[in-house]
Amino acid sequence: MTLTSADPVTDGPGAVALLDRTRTAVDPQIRSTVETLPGSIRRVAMYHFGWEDADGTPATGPAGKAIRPALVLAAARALGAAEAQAVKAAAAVELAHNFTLLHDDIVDQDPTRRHRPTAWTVFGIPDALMAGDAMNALALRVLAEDPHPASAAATARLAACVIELCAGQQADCAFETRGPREVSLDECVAMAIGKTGALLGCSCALGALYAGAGEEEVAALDSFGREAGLAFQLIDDLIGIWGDPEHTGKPAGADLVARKKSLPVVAALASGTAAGEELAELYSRPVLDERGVRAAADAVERAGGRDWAQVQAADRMGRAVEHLARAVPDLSAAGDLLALAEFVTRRTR
Ligand SMILES: CC(C)=CCC/C(C)=C/COP(=O)(O)OP(=O)(O)O
Repeated sequence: MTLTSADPVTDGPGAVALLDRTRTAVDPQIRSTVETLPGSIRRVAMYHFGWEDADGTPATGPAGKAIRPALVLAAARALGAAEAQAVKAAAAVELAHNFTLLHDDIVDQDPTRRHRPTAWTVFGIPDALMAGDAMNALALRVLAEDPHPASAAATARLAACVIELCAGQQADCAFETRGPREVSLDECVAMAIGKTGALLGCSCALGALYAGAGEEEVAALDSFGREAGLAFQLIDDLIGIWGDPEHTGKPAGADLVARKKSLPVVAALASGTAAGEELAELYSRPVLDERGVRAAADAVERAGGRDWAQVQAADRMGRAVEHLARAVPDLSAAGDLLALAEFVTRRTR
């Protein structure tokens, strides 16, 4: 099954409203948990979430999109649970996600996140690192202390997911040390499933667990989230090359400047085209200036990397919907999940 923009359950505004509603439902839970952190770790976390400025004054900085907690709540609802039951699980996945962002910004030496200086540039690497570690522990504590009967299974699942995510992140970093031709497309897809798909899958699986679903339904929801997560990463990689800095809060062509072996780049390098050769040459240069970045983006496009990523994202979405239909045969009960999955392939930031 493929989704079209005419499909009433997949309209963008519907997903945006869902994400807003999710933040309203889940942010107080995240915030009250973060506020229990001690000293400077708390300050870093409050800053990272946009609730405080660097000097500790209250702020309303731009929040994250809240895709993962929205998936938890939507999966719980699709399988018949009351949303309120799954709020702690939703908070937990968002905490885990933000732990990875804090660390990822350090590893990538990214100067901006959500239109603000990254936490490590403000507070230094050690404090940002420790705040990330504490946030990971908080994520697991929120789940472990939840009196809901799914608590133990959900905690184990999130812990396994974080390990998978770390392995995906490690693979991504390892790719950076390899030559332009030394990363295969299959390896790159496997890395993206670990780095991004695992947590989206886990989010959906946690929603199912909190709804008291059986093993097969939980697995189907996990697969739905993983496929949607890969589509999400494909779009994220396109945004990393062609995203508008005003929307992304990151410099133009950020992933090319960093010589990232993202999915469209690796597809272009593996294309066997003259443009792929040009890209390999550009990626072998020690530094890419502004002209070099534009030439690299152009080469990815001419080598077919951009089209490939767009077609793949649509294909992964189709697979996602097939998995979802195994757990929720009447897809009209899963409108919110479909809207969110569609949203991640349409977003621009
Ligand atoms: C392990 C890591 C860092 C993987 C990167 C995955 C990814 C696409 C993160 C951005 O998520 P997002 O767009 O949902 O972020 P936000 O919460 O700011 O909306």
